[in-house]
Amino acid sequence: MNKPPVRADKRRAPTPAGIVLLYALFAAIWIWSSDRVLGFLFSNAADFESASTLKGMFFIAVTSLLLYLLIRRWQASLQQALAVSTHYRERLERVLRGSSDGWWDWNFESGEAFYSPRCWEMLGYAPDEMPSDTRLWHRLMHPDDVAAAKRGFQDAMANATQGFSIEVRLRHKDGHYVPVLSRYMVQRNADGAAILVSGTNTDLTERNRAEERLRQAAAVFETTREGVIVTDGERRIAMVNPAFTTITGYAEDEVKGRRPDFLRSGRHDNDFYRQMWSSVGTAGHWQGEIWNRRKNGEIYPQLLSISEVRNDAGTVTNYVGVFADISRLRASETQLDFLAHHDALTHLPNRLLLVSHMEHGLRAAQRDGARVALMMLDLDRFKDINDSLGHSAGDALLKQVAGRLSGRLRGMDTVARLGGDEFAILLTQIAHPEDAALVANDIIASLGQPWTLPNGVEVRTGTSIGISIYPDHGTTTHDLLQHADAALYRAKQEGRGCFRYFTQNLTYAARERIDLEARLHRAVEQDELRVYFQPQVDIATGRIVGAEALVRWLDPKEGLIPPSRFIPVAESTGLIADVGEWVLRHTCLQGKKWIDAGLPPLTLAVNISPRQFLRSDIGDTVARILQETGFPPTCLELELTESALMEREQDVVTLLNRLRDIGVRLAIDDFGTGYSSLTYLKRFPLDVLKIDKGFIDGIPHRKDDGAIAAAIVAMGQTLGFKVLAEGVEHEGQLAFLQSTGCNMYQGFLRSPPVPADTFRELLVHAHAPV
Ligand SMILES: Nc1nc2c(ncn2[C@@H]2O[C@@H]3COP(=O)(O)O[C@H]4[C@@H](O)[C@H](n5cnc6c(=O)[nH]c(N)nc65)O[C@@H]4COP(=O)(O)O[C@H]3[C@H]2O)c(=O)[nH]1
Repeated sequence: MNKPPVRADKRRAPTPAGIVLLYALFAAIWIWSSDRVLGFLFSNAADFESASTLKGMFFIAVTSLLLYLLIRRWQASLQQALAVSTHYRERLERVLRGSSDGWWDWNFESGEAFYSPRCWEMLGYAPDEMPSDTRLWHRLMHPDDVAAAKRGFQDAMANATQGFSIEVRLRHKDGHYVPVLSRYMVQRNADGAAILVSGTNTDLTERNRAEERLRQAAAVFETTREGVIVTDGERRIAMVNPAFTTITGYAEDEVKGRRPDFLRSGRHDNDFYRQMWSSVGTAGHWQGEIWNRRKNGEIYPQLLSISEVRNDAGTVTNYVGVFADISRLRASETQLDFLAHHDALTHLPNRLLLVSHMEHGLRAAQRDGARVALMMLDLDRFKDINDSLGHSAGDALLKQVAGRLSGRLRGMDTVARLGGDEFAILLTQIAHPEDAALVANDIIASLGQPWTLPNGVEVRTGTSIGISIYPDHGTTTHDLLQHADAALYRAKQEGRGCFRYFTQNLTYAARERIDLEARLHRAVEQDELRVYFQPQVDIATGRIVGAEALVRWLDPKEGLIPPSRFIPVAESTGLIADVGEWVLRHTCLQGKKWIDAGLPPLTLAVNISPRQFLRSDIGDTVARILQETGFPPTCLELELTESALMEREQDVVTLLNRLRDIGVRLAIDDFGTGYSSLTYLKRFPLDVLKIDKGFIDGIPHRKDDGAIAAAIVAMGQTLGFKVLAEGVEHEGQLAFLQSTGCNMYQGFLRSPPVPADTFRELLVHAHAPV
């Protein structure tokens, strides 16, 4: 910074009047006193004259020297004052230039006006382009600002104010208006009259722009739907916007000064946050989805971006977090996803989702060796209902149909609406192709029931169903859909209200099965079942020592139906429990009758199906029936299959022990066809081994069968079991069995299964050994 020039001589400079007075005084004294001295010294006139001339010359020399000194001193002080003034003027100019303000003054006495170059520069003019004219401003000023500017100026002039400032718009050279802050002061003379006005002009363009930007930023901050958190460099919340409060439920006062950690949901681990802040630290920002918690405890997803703010020195001064609550977005995405995969009316899966479920189901079935059924159905007379009652009635009906269909199925199955009145049902993991027919029949019955529409009108419709089975009718979704559709077409052609498989054979088989099931229910209720008895003969004595009870079904229309036809149906439908109990009760009743009639004591063997054995409480059932009928437990033998015993080994041991405790005998049926392991023979408390008919058939021609039968006999006896051979038809077989030491046999050689009365006769005739 330049220092102002220091004044060397601080004494006051003499005034011109002082100098003149000093000079006059000196000259008067000199003339008066020198003339007297010369008169005293020289009496001679010539000498006096010469001395006077010299004295005059001396006076001129002294006064000239004096004048010189005075002028030099005056000149020095003038230069000093000029230097000081120049210094201050330059300093002022520098300040004004630095402040980018222009300055000006108007001198009322001289009528001159001065404008600094900056005054013109801010309006786009070169300094010499404009005249120095005090009236120029009115021409450049925006017309709307002129009145206020005049008023302000007049006030200032009238001494209402010393200084004055006003914002006006001045026209730029290119035509636009520049906002300018004009500040000025009025200088007055001793009489108070204004002699000079000087002031500065500040270009407000940048300031206005910055203010505008701030205003806009503040408006965005206040009104944006995104939540904004501003923290200091220590991540303590400095301010939040209203949207933050709306989204989180926290008011600004509640969060100020806190770290935003309290908003965490607990869904992310510490690693997540570490990575997030490390990204902010390295890249300056982070953006991603994050789960946070509202004040009410609700966890919600937000899209968050965090940026750091650094000062000029590079220090982080703030972090700004901007987030959007995307829970609605997520919900709409879910909704969109739902709509893309579901039918809007019934909310059932659409074709797309059905196909996806099918693909999944087929893969699982392939892995597990199971079957999958695809059923397609449409409503009979739906078009009539729609046309006559209107679309809203049709829609209401479709919704109800969807409800009934869904209600009938297991959670793992899929009901889909393919469009119009067309629905599809996917049954996964079915055991038999015919199982689909049972469901189809139920659906036909269910959809055949009357429907009550919202307007109270009752309508009836029915359905036809086409069925295709994986892998029987196709292994791809495309084939199965096409084949189910073809089957549906045939079902409709063949009379509606029915189902059809893609192949005719399956349709027949399924229909028969369903028919059989319905009739079997009735058969149990209406006593159409019969128990036949097949004698079991002691090989050593030839005496009948027991009988196997075998169920028969005496159908009023079809006559006698063998168990091989209806036992599998009873097993797959669960009806076997009723059938089994019925056979057990009638066998015990019959046995008790024979005992009461004085016939020799017999062991009556009853078949227990694996399902009956494992599902119902067989121990209680047996005990109850023995109690009810009075048949001695020791005379009852239960025939179990190998497969039933192998299913749940530990439960089976408990169950067999319970039966043993009751006192009944236990036989293993069809021995040799299954696992036939020594281990389980030792573990299970059994009494009798029944050699499967398959081994007896080959005797005596097939050596292997004979050897197996002989081995079973030997093994059974070693373990302390009685051994009985099934299906003995020839003497040769009997002789062979006799040679092995087999204990008993049953078979057509002695008698087929016969009704109770016939068996009684057999017993009576066989009183004596044959
Ligand atoms: N070819 C030939 N066959 C002979 C001979 N001796 C006996 N059979 C037949 O062999 C089957 C023996 O019954 P199973 O092995 O227990 O096999 C039975 C049994 O598994 C099942 N069953 C029969 N009645 C019942 C019952 O009340 N409950 C259960 N759960 N299953 C039963 O049905 C199967 C078939 O029974 P059925 O048709 O009565 O057939 C009976 C019987 O008629 C013979 O010398 N030659």
